[in-house]
Amino acid sequence: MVLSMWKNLLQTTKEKIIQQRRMSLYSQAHGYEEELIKKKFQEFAGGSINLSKEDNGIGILTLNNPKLMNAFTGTMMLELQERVTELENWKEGKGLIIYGAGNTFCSGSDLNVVKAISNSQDGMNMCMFMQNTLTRLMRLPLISVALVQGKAIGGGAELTTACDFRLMTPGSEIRFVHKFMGLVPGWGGGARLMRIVGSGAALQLLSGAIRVDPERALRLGLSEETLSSSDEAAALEEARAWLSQHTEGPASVIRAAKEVVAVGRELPMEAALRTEKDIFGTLWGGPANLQALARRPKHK
Ligand SMILES: CC[C@@H](C(=O)O)C(=O)SCCNC(=O)CCNC(=O)[C@H](O)C(C)(C)COP(=O)(O)OP(=O)(O)OC[C@H]1O[C@@H](n2cnc3c(N)ncnc32)[C@H](O)[C@@H]1OP(=O)(O)O
Repeated sequence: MVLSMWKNLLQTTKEKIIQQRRMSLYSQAHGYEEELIKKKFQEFAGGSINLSKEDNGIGILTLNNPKLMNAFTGTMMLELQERVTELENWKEGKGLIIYGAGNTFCSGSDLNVVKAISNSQDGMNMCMFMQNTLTRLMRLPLISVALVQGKAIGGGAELTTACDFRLMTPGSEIRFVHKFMGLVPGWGGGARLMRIVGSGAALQLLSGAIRVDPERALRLGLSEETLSSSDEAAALEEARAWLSQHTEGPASVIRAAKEVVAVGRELPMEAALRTEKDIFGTLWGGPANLQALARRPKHK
């Protein structure tokens, strides 16, 4: 009886946490017309977003439109949303690597789409669509890495900031070119960049559209590490090895670690502490915890 009540409570807590994670930023109440912009995106087809889920709990998300330096067409924006939903439902997942096909990361929105939706209504809907998707990506209970090879430009630079970490290959660059387009970031990249590098550095990168090479990115704390290889397959292997240092262990624990940090990043202190308590409650007395107690490990 007590055990079943405890299980129910645990289930309710887990569902509450999952629900909070999936909550979109924008709804109809904000004037957001999702179905309208999705229909529009269908008109601009090309490229794809591919996901493979490996047995080690690492997912590999590939931006695949190398002809246009992996620029996001309309259908790629739709596919990104679908892949994020798939990742939200992947209970065994622990980590995620995002990278671009053809040895370059992503050159932002497809300029043909940008031109076709340059009216205010479509622009705002596109902005809210991408902010919703990238916020859900950032909140996934997976430790995420953007593997930056070649160029991450405009929306591509913004996408890197929706990941927990960035790894760069020699010769690669991250560049917020928005000012040259008469814009500021619209996919949430400005707000996220500010939290990663601080307000002064973020303002310099946006107002100067500065080319951030791996050395500068390391100095700014925008990148964790410069990989040794610029070869596509070898760099992906390096990124896998880097990420697996952080994803080794039971999925429940790794996912909870990410969740604790994700809420700490976004919520005010008291709300973050309460959520941390809820997440802690899902692990305390659970299988990984009991097995560790039985082993009595020493952490020398
Ligand atoms: C809110 C919108 C904003 C956002 O979402 O935040 C944006 O992202 S707006 C888009 C910002 N991006 C750009 O403006 C990129 C423009 N392109 C370039 O600056 C350069 O192409 C490059 C990305 C620096 C690559 O240069 P390089 O290596 O010399 O290759 P090419 O220039 O020859 O590119 C190959 C091919 O790809 C086409 N391309 C590249 N990016 C885009 C793009 N974003 N949209 C459409 N097409 C793109 C490029 O035009 C070339 O095609 P061809 O001209 O037919 O050869």
